[in-house]
Amino acid sequence: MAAAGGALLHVPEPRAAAPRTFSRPRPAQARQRAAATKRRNQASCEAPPAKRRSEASLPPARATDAKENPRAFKGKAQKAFSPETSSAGASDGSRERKPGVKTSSLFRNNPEIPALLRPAVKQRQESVFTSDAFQALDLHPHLISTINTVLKMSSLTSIQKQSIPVLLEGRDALVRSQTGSGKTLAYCIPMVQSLQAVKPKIQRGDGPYALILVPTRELALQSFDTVQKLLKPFTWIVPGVLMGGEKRKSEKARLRKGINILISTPGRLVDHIKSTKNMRFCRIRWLILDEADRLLDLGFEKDIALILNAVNAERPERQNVLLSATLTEGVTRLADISLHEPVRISVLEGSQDQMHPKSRAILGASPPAASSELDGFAIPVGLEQHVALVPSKLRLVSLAAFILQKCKFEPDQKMIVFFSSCELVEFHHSLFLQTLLGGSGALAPGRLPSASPPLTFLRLHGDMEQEERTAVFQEFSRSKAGVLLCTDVAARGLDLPQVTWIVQYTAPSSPAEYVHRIGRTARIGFQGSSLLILAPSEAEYVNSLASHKIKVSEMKMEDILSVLTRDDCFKGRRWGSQKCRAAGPQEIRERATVLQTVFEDYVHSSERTVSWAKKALQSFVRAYATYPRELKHIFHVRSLHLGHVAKSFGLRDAPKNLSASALKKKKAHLRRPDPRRKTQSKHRLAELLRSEYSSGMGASGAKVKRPNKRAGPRSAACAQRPALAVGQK
Ligand SMILES: Nc1ncnc2c1ncn2[C@@H]1O[C@H](COP(=O)(O)OP(=O)(O)OP(=O)(O)O)[C@@H](O)[C@H]1O
Repeated sequence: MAAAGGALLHVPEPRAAAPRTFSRPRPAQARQRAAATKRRNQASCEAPPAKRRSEASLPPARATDAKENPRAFKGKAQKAFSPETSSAGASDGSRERKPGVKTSSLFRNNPEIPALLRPAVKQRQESVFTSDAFQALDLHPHLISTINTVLKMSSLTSIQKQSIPVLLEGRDALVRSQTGSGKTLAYCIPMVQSLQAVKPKIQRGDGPYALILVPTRELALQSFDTVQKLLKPFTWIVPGVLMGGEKRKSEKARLRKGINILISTPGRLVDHIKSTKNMRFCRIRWLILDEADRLLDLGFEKDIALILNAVNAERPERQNVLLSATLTEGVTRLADISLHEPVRISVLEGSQDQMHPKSRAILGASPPAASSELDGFAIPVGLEQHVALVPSKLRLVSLAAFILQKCKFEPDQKMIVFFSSCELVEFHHSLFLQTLLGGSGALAPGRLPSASPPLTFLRLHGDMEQEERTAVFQEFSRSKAGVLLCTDVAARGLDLPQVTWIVQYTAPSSPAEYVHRIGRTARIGFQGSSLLILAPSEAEYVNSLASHKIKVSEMKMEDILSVLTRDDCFKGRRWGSQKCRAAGPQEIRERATVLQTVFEDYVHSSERTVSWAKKALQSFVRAYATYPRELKHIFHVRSLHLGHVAKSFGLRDAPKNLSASALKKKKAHLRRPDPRRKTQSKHRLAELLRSEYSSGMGASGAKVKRPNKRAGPRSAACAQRPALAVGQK
């Protein structure tokens, strides 16, 4: 640690002296800037420091160091950890403890962290609760007492107050309200109220009276649970779930016996429409599309079209409800096709939608959503959103430090961390179990503060067996604290109680996805917080969020890392004998290096673990290559410095030829859904419906080709999130 003694961390200059505001560059400007930055960087990289030179031998598609520099803020950025002032490699605990191991410094050659000047944003607000009691509604007294005693709810939420009377009148509705505002009961209560009143009484053998389509299995189970509770006094009505993962044979047997309220994922229902004789829709009175935008994102359009056709063929007269927390173009287009003279219900404050629903009834084909609705999202008032700019090399230690800070050093914290693929979830889950919980490659077995509660890690993604998925979902729902690492399989609709923190370790591919992910906290009027971790080159994403009325405040990486000074298990040798000293930036840096070294030592402990980390890195690069076109100027795979990114997988060097092979795969079948393709699919969906009717096709849908599993839009969406590819079918 020779040079460390004199190496002082460069303390950032006051922000006031800094840079210009974010202005979202138009693609052409961005390209010009990128080119200029590239030229400058090429010039400045001609004589890289010794370590950089070895990294520069990596494949050319991988960017130079400087490409990670923020293109929009060049020249104005502040330095967080300055390469010049940190003769740093020498200060790394890693080198000190493992003299033979060649490992680059965490704090050298990082891109500058731009100052984040956030544009003024006035977020949209919706009030969650009303003072109205359920008794005020015209409901069966047993239903009211079930809501009060079984569900333990007394007041209506705003969206329930608006929706339930409209749905009780028998109208179709397009319901939009923020995450965690009680949309499930907004349709379940009127549905149960109407079905319990059917005369003669519904019989099990009658088959489905209501069909609820949801995008994921977990959501299917959750909705089933709610329906089942509401049906307690009405035992003659039988609910059931079809969701894949279960043997078709046993599902067929249950269908044969009879299910009156059928909750299903679209893919599985289509399978049964095609292969199960007892699949009848002649009594359907309710068709509900929940989490409509997610249904579309996952490429379920054709499945939904087929289902609509099948139901229309047997029972065209029915009530249709479409629900979503975000009103995207896709949702309004699906509403056009599936709803009949719908009432649009929304509780945005200060918007026209606050009017009484009846006065807002839209007759005839509903027009596209007002642009204001498409531009902004309502975020729960109790949700505090943060963003941290973290250079690629420091991502892993920053994530680990943040998890420790919240879930180890603070009581009763429940956190969900989102990743872009199953491989990433698996990798981080195993790595954290092995290193942070005292596994074989552990940081310091048993040395994490013993007084604090045990840290628990769970994982959820679609490559898991359904049984395990369900068990994890239930365990995390019940637990008071812990960390759930997951893909977007958990982003929508899931109601996991008392989640206090949402961390987005990989940025979402759309603002709607962002809103749904953070919506797993601060539900139903509670408080919650979120953290989005971005690389310095991705800082402009904050502007992109602001343009959708999403406001984030900055959390400093140094503050995240400073938690490592709270426990001596991260102590480097240098500070060994010094007790109770104030934590300075140098100490923070050394402790972060100790933690990084633990990760690297574990990853490099065997060939198997190295290849496992490489696979995870490859999966990260692939997912990165699938950001939609409109975000490519922020998230472009060429902006990644693979040597630095590799470090965040505990790898000491970037694997050779990684970018080339990853991109090749991406070309084959890894594209994120492109909104422009969605616009085309609007016509596709409408055409599909029209053509099937005009061809006189019946409900069988025999002429409808199943989407090509390899190349169809659904597979594209699934490839982006392999979790769901396997999960849904
Ligand atoms: N009237 C109410 N009083 C108290 N709690 C309620 C009420 N209505 C719903 N809840 C609870 O609020 C939570 C969120 O409800 P729900 O999952 O239906 O929200 P949502 O609007 O569908 O959210 P998302 O858009 O994320 O799917 C659930 O735990 C539910 O039990």
